[in-house]
Amino acid sequence: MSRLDARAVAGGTSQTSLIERAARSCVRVIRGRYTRRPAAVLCGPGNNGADGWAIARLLRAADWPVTVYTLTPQKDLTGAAGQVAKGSGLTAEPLRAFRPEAAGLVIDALFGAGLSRPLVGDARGALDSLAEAAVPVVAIDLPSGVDGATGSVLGTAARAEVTVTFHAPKPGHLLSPGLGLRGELVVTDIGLPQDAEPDAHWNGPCLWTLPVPERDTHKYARGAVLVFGGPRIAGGAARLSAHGAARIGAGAVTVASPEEALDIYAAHLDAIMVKPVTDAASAKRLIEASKAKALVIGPGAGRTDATRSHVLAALETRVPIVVDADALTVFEDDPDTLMQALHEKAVLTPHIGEFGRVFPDIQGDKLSMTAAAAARAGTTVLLKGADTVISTPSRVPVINTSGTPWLATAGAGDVLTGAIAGLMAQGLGAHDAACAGAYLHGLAGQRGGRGVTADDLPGLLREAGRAVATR
Ligand SMILES: NC(=O)C1=CN([C@@H]2O[C@H](COP(=O)(O)OP(=O)(O)OC[C@H]3O[C@@H](n4cnc5c(N)ncnc54)[C@H](OP(=O)(O)O)[C@@H]3O)[C@@H](O)[C@H]2O)[C@H](O)CC1
Ligand SMILES: [K+]
Repeated sequence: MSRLDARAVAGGTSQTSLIERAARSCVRVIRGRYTRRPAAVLCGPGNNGADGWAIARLLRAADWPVTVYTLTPQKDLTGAAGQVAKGSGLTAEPLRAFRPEAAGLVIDALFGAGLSRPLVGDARGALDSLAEAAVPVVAIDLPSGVDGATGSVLGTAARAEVTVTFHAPKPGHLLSPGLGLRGELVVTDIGLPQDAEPDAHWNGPCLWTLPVPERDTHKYARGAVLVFGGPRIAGGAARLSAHGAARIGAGAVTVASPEEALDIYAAHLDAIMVKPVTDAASAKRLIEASKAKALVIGPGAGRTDATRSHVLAALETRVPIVVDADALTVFEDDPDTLMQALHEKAVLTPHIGEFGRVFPDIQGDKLSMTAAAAARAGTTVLLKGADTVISTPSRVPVINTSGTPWLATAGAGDVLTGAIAGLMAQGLGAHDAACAGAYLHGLAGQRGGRGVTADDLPGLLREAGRAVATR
């Protein structure tokens, strides 16, 4: 029994009434989406299976043709599953007799939160055949086989059209591959206690507030960002970051350019200022002169000694900073130096390859990996992907799924880096800026859709911000 169920039961709600409420919610969703048709309900030995039995009873009462397939022989069922099966008045077939093509709808209630090991035998056979079939699947709590804590698949799992879960999403609904297997996610309230801290938050505007400028503001008070640019040949990445920062609302954005690339940056930028930088001392002077409230370093920076010394100089100033791409990779041979230099106003934005370079020994599922990295770095770590995870020491981790596969395009990450810095410059803390930046960036990608490029994203980011902000 899950922690939440146990507390609800201890608080006086019986397990069977929780199951009844869960089943009623599921049936409401099923009947709202599917016309009456032959339904196969696959039931496991635990409370997920008990939900399945209760759903089967309710569908039968609504005149649906229903067949229950049970993994454990019906006479051997114990606990809530045994009790609900008995009260249902239904007789089940063995799971091995299940043929997906005979059903118009399959209700997957084999395993939910209690899955503890890879699927084998009849359960595996049933789900493998279901995964191959064209019949729609409604998963109860989770597609069976998906680990609710990590989103990984233990053995096998069949893709659902809809997953109905209770109380709140689980990490397994938000992290790949679970994210791709659960279909539409419907979260229903079955009266479980509201006060328990979740394992992760699902990113969205209720977690943060976008900054709004004061009436009598000026461009520096709106937030100044300094973006460290790379050599002539690789300037696009820093420019994309700069536009990302500006379009999310920073009032003044400057690119710090090597002397040899000044003309190229100047020729490509209008609203963004360009200033020269030579060594670490000049980097510090420029941070002060540009009145920067947030810094960006890494996109297109080059894997050079100059990048490394600019990162360390920038971190010494303790101005909020986003450290990305080459600025992470230059510490591949010596990640400890980066870890010691970092402070709590930094956000690291690695993709999985960069993550492996600075945290080579941290492995496991994405949620634990990101948490371990944040603990070591002592600051916010945002691990990119279809399921971006944001972790900050002592904060509930956040999973962002607002993106789209169309965002897997060159330069998109550079815009995200700039967006996070732009939000920090406007006063958001590292964690909130990373969350809001990731959410708006994903929304911008969705609005762009097919064929969106990184050049489109800053403009779309502005639209996404306008859609979310109250002012
Ligand atoms: N608050 C809520 O969210 C509510 C959830 N409900 C539903 O309850 C399930 C969780 O129920 P639980 O009994 O804890 O777990 P499961 O039903 O998922 O599975 C546990 C049983 O399955 C066995 N098991 C686990 N893995 C395997 C495997 N690979 N192969 C075979 N058998 C497996 C496990 O056996 P053990 O030997 O590990 O003990 C258990 O017998 C939740 O998902 C919701 O659907 C409530 O209905 C309402 C409140
Ligand atoms: K299930």
